[in-house]
Order: sequence, then structure tokens, then C-alpha cells
Amino acid sequence: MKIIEVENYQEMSKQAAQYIIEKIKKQPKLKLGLATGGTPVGLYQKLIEDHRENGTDYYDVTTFNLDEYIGLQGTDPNSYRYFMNDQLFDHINIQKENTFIPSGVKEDSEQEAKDYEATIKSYGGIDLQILGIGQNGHIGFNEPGTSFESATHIVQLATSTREANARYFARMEDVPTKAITMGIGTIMKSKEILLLISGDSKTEAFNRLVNGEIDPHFPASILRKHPGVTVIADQAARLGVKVHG
Ligand SMILES: N[C@@H]1[C@@H](O)[C@H](O)[C@@H](COP(=O)(O)O)O[C@@H]1O
Repeated sequence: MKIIEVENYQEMSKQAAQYIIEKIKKQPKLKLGLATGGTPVGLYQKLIEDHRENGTDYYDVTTFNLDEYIGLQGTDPNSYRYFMNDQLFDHINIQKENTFIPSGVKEDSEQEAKDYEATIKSYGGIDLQILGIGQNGHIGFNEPGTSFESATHIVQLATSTREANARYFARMEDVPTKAITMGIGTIMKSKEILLLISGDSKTEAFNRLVNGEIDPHFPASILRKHPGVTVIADQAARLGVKVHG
């Protein structure tokens, strides 16, 4: 696991954007895995700025998002489809039909999970997956205890995750209790992974990520076994953490 130490959120976002832009230049048909949450917002802003100023071309890029809430339509401002359109897709020249996000409103969500996994496979898999990390080590919505081999599936959200995401909703009761997420196995099949970690609320997660045991109770720990992982961590997230080994 390669760790890039940066000073702050802005710097993390800038370096992550550069990383993606370089990749797209080399591989215009990049299959790019994307994440939601507060962490990648700055990265998406940098990509938009760059697209405006330098014209980086997304026409042939295909994207796959990690997850979606069950029960929210794509037009719901709290859905991850809405978030992605609003924060990125509406501002670059990507073809909307090439942006995949699992649906949270299919009648048969188990089938939707299978179909999503099959779609990723039919495109030859993900070249570069962007990840954030939850305080409890979740990646996508893979909560502690999820099998490292899991494919896209339906999850019951941990109370701590619902609380952490409640800031986006009017009331705690409005936060969905379930989500559909790529599995840890799906994420691990990505050729390369770029994990972003910022802020003092993530210090413990950063410590466990780089120094802890590889254990399903801290899902992100499995990333240490992936040969192509880069972590960009800002100073607040690294505060006091020594990287061993
Ligand atoms: N499903 C998302 C994750 O993909 C994200 O990494 C995590 C951290 O969010 P944030 O970046 O807001 O701290 O929260 C959510 O639960």
C-alpha cells in the first residue's frame, strides 16, 4: 500500500484529481469506480475545474458507483444518483448512459445486485476505484463483519453509519436503513484503488488501516492485500499515527 501524505483536504483533492486525469489521458476508455460521501466532493470540484480549463475528455469514460440507498429514487436529493449528477456528471462531458449506479428502487433488489455485478464484469471490470472510508472501516456500505469475498449485495446499515450520514437528511428517521453496495470482493477485483482519507474524525480509521490486523471487523483492512492501492491522507487524518512496516 502506497501512502501519499498531504497537508490538507484541498491538497488531497488536487492530487487525487491529477491521478485520475493522468489515467484518463493514457486510457480514454477508463472504467472508473466512484464514491460518494463528503470526502470526494473536493476531488469532483477539481475534476470539473480541470474539464473547464483543460478540456479533459470523459466522452468514452464509463463509471461505476459503489452504492445506493434502498428506497430512494434517483430524483431524491439524498440519493447517490442525484449526488453524482449534481456534484460531477452534469458538469463534464460524460455520457449519462455510461454512468452506472445500482438502483435502490427495483422491486427485486437481490436481482438488481446480481445484475450490477454482471454489468461491471461485462465491461471487463474496474480499472481504478476511488474510495472513502467510514469511521468503522466500512468501504462502500460494507459494514464490519462483511465477508471479504462478497459480491454486490443488500445491507442493513449500522446505526453509527446512519448517524454519520444523518447530516444530509432532515430527520434521523428519514435515513434509509438499507443500501445496495458493491461487495468487498467486487472492490478487490479493481485493478487499482485510490483511497482518500481526511480529517481528525478518521485518525483511528487511518491507524487501523495502516497498522491494524487484516480482519473483517475492519473491512478496509483487506486493502493491504491488494497490490495496487494508493492512500492519500491529509495531516489531520494522520495526526500522531506512525506507519509501521
Ligand atoms: N457509503 C459511503 C462511503 O462510500 C463513504 O466512504 C463513507 C464516508 O463518508 P465521508 O466521506 O462523508 O466521511 O460514507 C458513506 O457511508
